[in-house]
Amino acid sequence: MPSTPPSQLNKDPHNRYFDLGAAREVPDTHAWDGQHELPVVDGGVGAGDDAVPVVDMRDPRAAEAVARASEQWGAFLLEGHGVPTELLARVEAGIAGMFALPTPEKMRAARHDGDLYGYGPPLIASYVSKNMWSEGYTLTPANLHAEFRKIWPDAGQHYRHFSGVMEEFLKEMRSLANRLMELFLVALGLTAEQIAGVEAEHNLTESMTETMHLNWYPKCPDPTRALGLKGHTDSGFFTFVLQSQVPGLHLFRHGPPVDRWVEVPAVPGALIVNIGDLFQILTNGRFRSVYHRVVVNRERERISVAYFLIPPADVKVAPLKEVVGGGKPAYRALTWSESIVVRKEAFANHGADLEFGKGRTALDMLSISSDEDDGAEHHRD
Ligand SMILES: C=C1C[C@]23C[C@@]1(O)CC[C@H]2[C@@]12CCC[C@@](C)(C(=O)O1)[C@H]2[C@@H]3C(=O)O
Ligand SMILES: O=C(O)CCC(=O)C(=O)O
Ligand SMILES: [Fe+2]
Repeated sequence: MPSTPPSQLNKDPHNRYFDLGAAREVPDTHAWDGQHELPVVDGGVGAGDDAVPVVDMRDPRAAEAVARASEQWGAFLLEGHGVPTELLARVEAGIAGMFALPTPEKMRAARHDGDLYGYGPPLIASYVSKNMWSEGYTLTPANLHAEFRKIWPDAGQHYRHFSGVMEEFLKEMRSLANRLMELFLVALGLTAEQIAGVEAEHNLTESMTETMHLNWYPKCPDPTRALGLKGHTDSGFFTFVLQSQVPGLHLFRHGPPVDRWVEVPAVPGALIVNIGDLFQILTNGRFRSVYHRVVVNRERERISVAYFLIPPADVKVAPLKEVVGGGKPAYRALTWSESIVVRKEAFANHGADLEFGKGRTALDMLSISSDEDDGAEHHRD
């Protein structure tokens, strides 16, 4: 193991690679004091107003359920999506096997400064002063094979099996993403003719790009001090999350009665859908991007897959005129690449370690009505 890791990897106070899986305590470099003060409530079916919305794509009224969930939560559990449960189980098993490899083997794919893809902590890790209790692997369909060859240079049986499973998964997920985009447009109230018009003008569905981020959250000796993934919104259009049988994903909800985190239940076979910042812009604020985080636990490691649908990096995204109607666009147009720069600024502005609602988010900074604003604090609900 190299003594000086690539700058993107988890480091201990001596700038050495910090092996989360072997840790006996949470060092100060990984301690998020003050981040565990809000109540955490169960989001299971019996939780009343806190029950995470469920959408079944086979339901003839699915579009209405999508609209409600996207407006009120910015997230929902998706069932009846058509991706075979047994494929999801193979994906999880393959990923768990990959993360269980010895560290030096995973380090062969380590992400270096400036890289978008590879093994290491997520992008936002570089905006905050503390380390998160997770490692991840960012990939695209285009670099899947090249990336996995770094981990398995012999291109042997493990490589072939895992690549095959992930390819099958990506194919299914792309088909699902296209179907969900259409459902979102129906949920916005667009007619078939308007949807055809939007697609002809913007080529939304076909041009979306895919990025996958595999997350590994090792067991943690003191979960109340650590965070698997700091609170954030996803930057793109929308994200599918496959969480293993271990819950850990929390969605932020403003009061009343109180600001709180809602724990997404682990529902076998279901996928979680999170709306991202650029979808909030595209829908002129009607569908909300959801602030979320991940906590870890003492007993079980957790893995998840986040599959991001993002517009081409250099294409401007603006509120759809079909949604704006006779009103005013609520957001300035910008590209995904520009949005990443704004997000970095937003993190820098509010000290990054603050809770949600205490500083200006990237979306606040892009909101047209806030252009002449004096920089006062904003609340999104
Ligand atoms: C396409 C992407 C979305 C992402 C940034 C990235 O380039 C690759 C990693 C993604 C991820 C995963 C964890 C949370 C997140 C906020 C991060 O830091 O890296 C997301 C990014 C995002 O949604 O912007
Ligand atoms: O692990 C999870 O459940 C969510 C991961 C996530 O939010 C992300 O990768 O953006
Ligand atoms: Fe996320």
